[in-house]
Amino acid sequence: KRVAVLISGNGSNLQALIDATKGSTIAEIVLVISNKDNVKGLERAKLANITSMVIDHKLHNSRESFEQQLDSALTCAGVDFVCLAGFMRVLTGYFVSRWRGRLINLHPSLLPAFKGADAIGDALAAGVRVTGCSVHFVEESVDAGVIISQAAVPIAINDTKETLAEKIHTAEHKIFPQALLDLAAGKIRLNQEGNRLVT
Ligand SMILES: Nc1nc2ccc(CNc3ccc(C(=O)NCCCC(=O)O)cc3)cc2c(=O)[nH]1
Ligand SMILES: N[C@@H]1O[C@H](COP(=O)(O)O)[C@@H](O)[C@H]1O
Repeated sequence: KRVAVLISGNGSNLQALIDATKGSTIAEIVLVISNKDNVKGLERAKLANITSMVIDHKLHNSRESFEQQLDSALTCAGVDFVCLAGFMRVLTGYFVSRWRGRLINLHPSLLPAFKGADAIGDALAAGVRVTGCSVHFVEESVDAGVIISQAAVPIAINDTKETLAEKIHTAEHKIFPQALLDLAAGKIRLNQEGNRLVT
């Protein structure tokens, strides 16, 4: 299956996906799209000889126009599945309706807890003893799609945002590739109503 990865920054999860699909006959990353230029994730794609491109949302007058360009690049590349890996633009129903069931995201908390843009900081501030990360199908409502897999990460008493983020990233780099391979292999899928995981 042909896979695209959308990024906005460092791309450590992109790197994990690249490493996990190297030599795989199940899934092949054929395209990396960033909404920001000069980010480390684009260097990672180039090093892996994966086609990459920048689609700058600031050059578009509307979210829909930006998403039309995204959709057309993905469709032209014959992409089957799309992974959001640190992609920080909220997608509208225009894009989600076209890619529902083929579009997954990785979030650094045990959803439904700690949705939003600072999940790691929010978990620390809340004083919970366990957090983690979640892979989910993308729905219009942010961080609210059907959950595919999760990993728990204990919060140590002396954990800082940096040390906790490091532990969460380690867990992310395990569950995201596994979820993608299961999806690409047809081991899991979203049901027709878009509200249940079918294995
Ligand atoms: N519709 C849909 N789209 C998404 C786009 C990105 C992510 C990644 N996680 C994200 C979670 C939250 C945000 C966020 O609130 N950013 C500040 C506003 C940025 C903006 O104006 O766009 C971004 C990405 C998840 C989703 C999702 O669950 N559903
Ligand atoms: N969506 C969140 O953004 C971060 C991206 O990190 P990277 O993959 O760019 O290193 C990860 O923590 C991911 O869960």
